[in-house]
Amino acid sequence: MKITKDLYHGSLALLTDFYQLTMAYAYWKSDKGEQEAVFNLFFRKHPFQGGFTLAAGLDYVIDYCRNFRFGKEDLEYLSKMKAPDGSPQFEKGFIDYLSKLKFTCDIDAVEEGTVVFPNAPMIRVRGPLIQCQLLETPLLNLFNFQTLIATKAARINLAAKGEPVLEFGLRRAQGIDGALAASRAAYIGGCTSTSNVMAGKLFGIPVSGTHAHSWIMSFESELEAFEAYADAFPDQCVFLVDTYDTINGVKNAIKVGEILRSKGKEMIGIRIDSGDLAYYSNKAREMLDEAGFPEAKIVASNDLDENIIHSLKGQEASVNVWGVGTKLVTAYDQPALGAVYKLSAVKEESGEWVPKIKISQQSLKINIPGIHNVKRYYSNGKAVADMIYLEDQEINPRGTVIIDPTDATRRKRIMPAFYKEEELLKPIFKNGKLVYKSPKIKDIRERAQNQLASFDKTHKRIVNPHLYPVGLEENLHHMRMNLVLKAKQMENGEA
Ligand SMILES: Nc1ncnc2c1ncn2[C@@H]1O[C@H](COP(=O)(O)OP(=O)(O)OP(=O)(O)O)[C@@H](O)[C@H]1O
Ligand SMILES: O=P(O)(O)OC[C@H]1O[C@H](OP(=O)(O)OP(=O)(O)O)[C@H](O)[C@@H]1O
Ligand SMILES: O=C(O)c1cccnc1
Ligand SMILES: [Mg+2]
Repeated sequence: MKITKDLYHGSLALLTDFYQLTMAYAYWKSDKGEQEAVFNLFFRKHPFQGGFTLAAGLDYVIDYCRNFRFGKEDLEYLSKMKAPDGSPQFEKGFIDYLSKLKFTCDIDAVEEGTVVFPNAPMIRVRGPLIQCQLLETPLLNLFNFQTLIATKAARINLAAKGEPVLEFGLRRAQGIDGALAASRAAYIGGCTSTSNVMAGKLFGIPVSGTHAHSWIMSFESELEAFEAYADAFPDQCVFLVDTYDTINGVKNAIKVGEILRSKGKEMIGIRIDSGDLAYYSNKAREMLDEAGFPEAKIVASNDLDENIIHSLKGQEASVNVWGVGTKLVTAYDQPALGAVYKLSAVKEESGEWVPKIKISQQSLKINIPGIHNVKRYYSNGKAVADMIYLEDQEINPRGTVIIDPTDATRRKRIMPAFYKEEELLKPIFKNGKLVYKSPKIKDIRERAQNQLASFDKTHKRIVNPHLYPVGLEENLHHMRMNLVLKAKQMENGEA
């Protein structure tokens, strides 16, 4: 997918916060722009009070980085920007510098469809300070939203226990890009199809749909409307039965189902879009079964989310297919994932990498210094723990301890020799060159399914999930603690 080209006709370089440009200018002025640095993109808390998060959006990030350049019109705009005193905001030398700027970073990232946890880097950027800094806002913009929606979709699909979930969100989505990105992420998270035809075209997602109340209302009677639809689409009939009276609507659907059958065709089923979905789906099931349509599917829609689907399952509703729009594509109960992008190391002139720490009053917000990788350990195919460790750290195969970065009293002993392991960060760019081949979207969706299957169901529970262990390898933990102590001593004037 060429998102930048197909959707934005060229350059996205100005899709950033102004302060990234002012910092870039100041780095340039102080000759720091080319100093190497490492930044990590991570979040601190799962969305939806859940126990897992599903990564998505990397393909957009790749596309952004491949097209990373300031176009002629971008540069013209920047050169005309004025400082408060009326002088040019940016010197000509800086505009020239931007005009020659080429993307040269290394990027390592988790693949789309990977299950991820708080504090572990999902994207690691290593490169000249100016470039790393300029990537902050777009990377967060691209990764936060799709990861949020893929996670919401995964939760909804888990609640539906393998039954198809059709994504119907376009009409309520956050504008054009919000809708397209949401349809893509919803498919990665497990939805079967989208109603958004443009998402189908752009991303190769299956497209599907039924019909609206207006179709029924445009006829004299519901029966006529069903008949006309059956004439047009004899193999694709899902009759919307609740326009006037749901029970009567099911009767009419059965009548037209019989007409179709007399012509050698089968109706696919019915859709119920209002009222008590447990009561009406069970009633409809009885009626369809009695009339000889045990295979007819019952689609339910109307402001559904994972909680209502879970509740309807608990009530033994006879729903086979779920249509979910608004609450999925807007991530209704949590409209943003709070992923952040933080500096964790810089390279000194001597060539030595120096880990960087930011102290916060909230210990939750103290970052993890250094250059890290993340390993996931599996036992009998089940994920048992994730370990964040320093890139050049040897891991003792006979045993190490991982320590929760937010609570040092939570520790877990790991015996790497007994586990299978997976490096979660994969090389994406080396020196600005793409070294990763993006999988097809259906393979990303399959990866998500496999990843989710490798986690115990207690972590996937919708309410009060069990915490999955993610910790710092012990040497990294000690290095971090020492840096925190040193920084505190400096603060107190003790150093
Ligand atoms: N048995 C049920 N258990 C729990 N929630 C349900 C059940 N049946 C329906 N719901 C949900 O309750 C809400 C009902 O919303 P609302 O009252 O707006 O719908 P309605 O009046 O039935 O339909 P509409 O206003 O679209 O004609 C929806 O979110 C629906 O998904
Ligand atoms: O409820 P969602 O999860 O967003 O799913 C999409 C909804 O869009 C359609 O109706 P619309 O909401 O436009 O009108 P209605 O509620 O009056 O049927 C459809 O019938 C669904 O109810
Ligand atoms: O195809 C449908 O049934 C559909 C599409 C969009 C929104 N609501 C329903
Ligand atoms: Mg509605």
